[in-house]
Amino acid sequence: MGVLPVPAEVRAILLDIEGTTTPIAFVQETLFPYIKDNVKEYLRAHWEEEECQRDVGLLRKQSGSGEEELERVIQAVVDNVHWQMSLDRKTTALKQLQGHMWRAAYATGHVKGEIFEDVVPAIRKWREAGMKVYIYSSGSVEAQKLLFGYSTEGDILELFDGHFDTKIGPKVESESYRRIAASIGCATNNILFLTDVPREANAAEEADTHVAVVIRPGNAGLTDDEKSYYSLISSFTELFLPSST
Ligand SMILES: CSCCC(=O)C(=O)COP(=O)(O)O
Ligand SMILES: [Mg+2]
Repeated sequence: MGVLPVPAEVRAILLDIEGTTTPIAFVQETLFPYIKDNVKEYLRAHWEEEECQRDVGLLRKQSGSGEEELERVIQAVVDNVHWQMSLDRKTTALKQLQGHMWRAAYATGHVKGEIFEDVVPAIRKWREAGMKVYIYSSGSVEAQKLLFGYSTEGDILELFDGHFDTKIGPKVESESYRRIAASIGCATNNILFLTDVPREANAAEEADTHVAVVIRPGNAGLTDDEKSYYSLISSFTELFLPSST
């Protein structure tokens, strides 16, 4: 690790969140416990609302449950949410509900999105150099906007040109990266994807997207093969843009 030159054809940097811009510990020890501790109360309080019914409808369609009376339905949804979270499932249904639940936690100042300290200065530099910057996370677009809108660095949403979540496809499928490129209006090799997860890096690379694997405190370790195969960075400041001084 040290300096990683960004290929000249790269026009856009696509960022993962958990383990890349943000400590895994913040997601696992603050955001996820908030859902587990509050999901039952949240469903009771918001049950009649259209948004909540849409979220529940998505989760129930996925789990295949039928018609039951209210308390049992709520309990079934709560159990399903806990079960999915115990496996760190990245389903769109779970991520939509989580995003809606975190709204209150952020808006009341109960939670602030944590971001590694090198992230904001590096993105500002990339943007000055003409680079577009996008987010691609399993967390819903709404959850992404909350995290960066109510972050420890203030509202930094202006730093991003767009957001993608699992609605465009799973992060471990190469087709998702082709769809993102099409949506941005560039070729897949005009994008550099930064992630902590080798399976995601592999899928992006299969689509001819440039990748670097990010090593952050608390991230899962890499195998020796992964360490020697992928370009690695431990801070965004290690990226060297051709036009940087
Ligand atoms: C967007 S904040 C919530 C993070 C989350 O739910 C998640 O699954 C993180 O996944 P990522 O793709 O950013 O590693
Ligand atoms: Mg990640």
